[in-house]
Amino acid sequence: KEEKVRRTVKRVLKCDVTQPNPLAPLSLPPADCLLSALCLEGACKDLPAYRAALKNISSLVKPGGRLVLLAILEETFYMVGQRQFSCLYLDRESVEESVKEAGFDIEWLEMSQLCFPGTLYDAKEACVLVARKH
Ligand SMILES: C[S@@+](CC[C@H](N)C(=O)[O-])C[C@H]1O[C@@H](n2cnc3c(N)ncnc32)[C@H](O)[C@@H]1O
Repeated sequence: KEEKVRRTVKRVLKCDVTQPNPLAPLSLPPADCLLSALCLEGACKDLPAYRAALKNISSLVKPGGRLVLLAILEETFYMVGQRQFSCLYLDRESVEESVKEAGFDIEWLEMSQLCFPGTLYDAKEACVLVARKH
């Protein structure tokens, strides 16, 4: 599986979702599909920043293209080794509204309960959605 991923990935680019063009100074043709997993809630300090980040990454997707978003809900921190990172506390409604406001129609959404030990993170749920840009 790892071999297949390595063969498929053509380039690795720097990305900053807080910037209007997250790939600046590069400018790429808009994509058919954008996957964001466990990123925005770590990168954004508050809900306005989260909304802005979704608009920023929306600019990378072509009209009719899809966003696949994995968001962690009700989390304030997560651990990587001994380091603790803060996380924006989100609820499902805020995620859905922000995705719609960024120009997407949500086509599919699934919630799942998280039950890992509370010392690694304090999230309650995860939300995975597929949305189409209009
Ligand atoms: C919890 S990790 C998730 C990593 C990976 N997406 C995964 O699912 O395993 C959060 C990631 O967000 C990235 N990140 C933090 N601030 C960012 C920003 N402003 N723009 C883009 N990515 C950012 C971090 O570098 C880190 O890789």
